[in-house]
Amino acid sequence: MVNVFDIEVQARPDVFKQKEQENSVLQEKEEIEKNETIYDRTSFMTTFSTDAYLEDFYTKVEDPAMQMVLKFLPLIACRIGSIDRLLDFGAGPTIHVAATFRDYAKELHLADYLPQNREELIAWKENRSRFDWSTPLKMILTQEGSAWEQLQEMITRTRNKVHGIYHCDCFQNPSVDCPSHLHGTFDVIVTIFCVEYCCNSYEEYKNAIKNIAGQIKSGGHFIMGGILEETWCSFGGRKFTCLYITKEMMLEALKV
Ligand SMILES: C[S@@+](CC[C@H](N)C(=O)[O-])C[C@H]1O[C@@H](n2cnc3c(N)ncnc32)[C@H](O)[C@@H]1O
Repeated sequence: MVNVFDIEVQARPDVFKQKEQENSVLQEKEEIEKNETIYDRTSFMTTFSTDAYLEDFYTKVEDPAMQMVLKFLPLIACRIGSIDRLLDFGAGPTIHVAATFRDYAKELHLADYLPQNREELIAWKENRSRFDWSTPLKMILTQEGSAWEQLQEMITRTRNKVHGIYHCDCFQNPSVDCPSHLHGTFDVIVTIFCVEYCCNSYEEYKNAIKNIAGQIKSGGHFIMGGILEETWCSFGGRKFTCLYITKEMMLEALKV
């Protein structure tokens, strides 16, 4: 039995409704719509641009879904309190989840399917990433009621607590390639904007959630953020498929 927190977010087309007021974003939308190709998981390896993803979602953080995640996560982390071990499953090239839990978890573990994203995570851990995380991290500090002067300390503390960066695959069991003694020992698993991009059917979605949640220790917590009722999303000027999921389908899948 595990506890479940879900972060309900708006479908990404709302991003466009908001951004359409800005000329630069209008241009981007036109570019995307001109490119009718919708990429799926078979081309993830070659089409997912780590730099474009970070640039699009984590420089200014204008996307309402991302803003919502950064708003809710610090509150959820605070409610859960002290834990031994956290895993961000499908972290992509991102460290904001780890940063949110830096003061609560003894160990932070990150996992992603794509080598280019794991390489970025390793670069960040080794302090050689060129990406500037200031904007999202300051948003987290604001939510916590912490001073922005603590930014550098936040980064150092998070970096020091990242114990492992692994390959993961939600279609495998075990779903994460961490040392075997860690399997099933995570007090908290967070997975955000991940499962619905990987799955082509509801059966796959349910199975993926089962495989991910299987790594949580008994009595632990599962925090899942995802896109509801959408069939594609875009970043880096490309469209990617997204499995259409309703809130009811998501809650049903969490019972498996
Ligand atoms: C949209 S990104 C989300 C990244 C990050 N969690 C965030 O909130 O920004 C989706 C992630 O799913 C990962 N992914 C793709 N196929 C996967 C699979 N079979 N198992 C687990 N993760 C997968 C990709 O590598 C990618 O980093």
